[in-house]
Amino acid sequence: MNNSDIDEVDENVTAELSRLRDSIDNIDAAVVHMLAERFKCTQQVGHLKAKHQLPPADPGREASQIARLRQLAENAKLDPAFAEKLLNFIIAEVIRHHETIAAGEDQ
Ligand SMILES: C=C(O[C@@H]1C=C(C(=O)O)C=C[C@H]1O)C(=O)O
Repeated sequence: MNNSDIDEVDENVTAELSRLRDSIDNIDAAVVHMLAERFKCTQQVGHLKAKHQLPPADPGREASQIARLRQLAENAKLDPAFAEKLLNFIIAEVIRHHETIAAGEDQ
């Protein structure tokens, strides 16, 4: 392998890295937009719950969501434990929002 071969490999690697990073950036943008839509829905749920004196958290609903998401993750060859951790992280933030709404700090 001479010097010009090395330059060529480097160019190919750079191009491949850049192509993959473009896709990663698109996926990250989609995740942000999807999360924003999810939080718009959960905010409405929070207001509905506050209006009807329902508790911010619903552990039964959470358990079925986790079971469903773990199965989806397994089918998609994503680590189910990671999927569960991610959902729990998001739900914890939603519950925090619902508590804020219920306390009337959201108006
Ligand atoms: C959105 C809700 O409130 C909470 C948040 C959930 C979620 O983010 O998916 C699920 C259950 C609740 O603990 C709900 O009850 O549906």
